[in-house]
Amino acid sequence: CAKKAKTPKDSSNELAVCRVLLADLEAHQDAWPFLSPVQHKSVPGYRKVIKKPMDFSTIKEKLTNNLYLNLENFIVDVNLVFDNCQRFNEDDSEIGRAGHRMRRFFDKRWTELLQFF
Ligand SMILES: Cc1nnc(-c2cnn(C)c2N)n1CCCn1ccnc1
Repeated sequence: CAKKAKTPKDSSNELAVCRVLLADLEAHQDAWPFLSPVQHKSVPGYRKVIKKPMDFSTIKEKLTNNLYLNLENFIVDVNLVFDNCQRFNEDDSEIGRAGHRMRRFFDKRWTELLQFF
């Protein structure tokens, strides 16, 4: 069927979903490693290994400054947080396990919310 043209209302709805999703991520008990940027100056190797650092506070900043044009761009940055975590941390580590739990939570949450759009 013909693809529905995206209206400004659609994108403002999508951005509202992004704000809800981000608030849910920040409120999660396993969010602590991801709330602010990794202090790469005090984490040997981080800047070398992780080319595109990302964290929830940076995502919030981008959302506030309208740098996400749609839900997809937002989801790409959230997944970057979890991919960076998996790359730099063992699965069997405190931070590694938190990353897996947060990714599972996020995937469940945005698919739940998607049914409303
Ligand atoms: C996110 C994330 N991925 N790796 C780290 C990290 C920071 N230091 N070390 C040795 C890591 N593997 N992080 C940031 C975790 C931020 N944190 C650590 C303790 N409280 C917050």
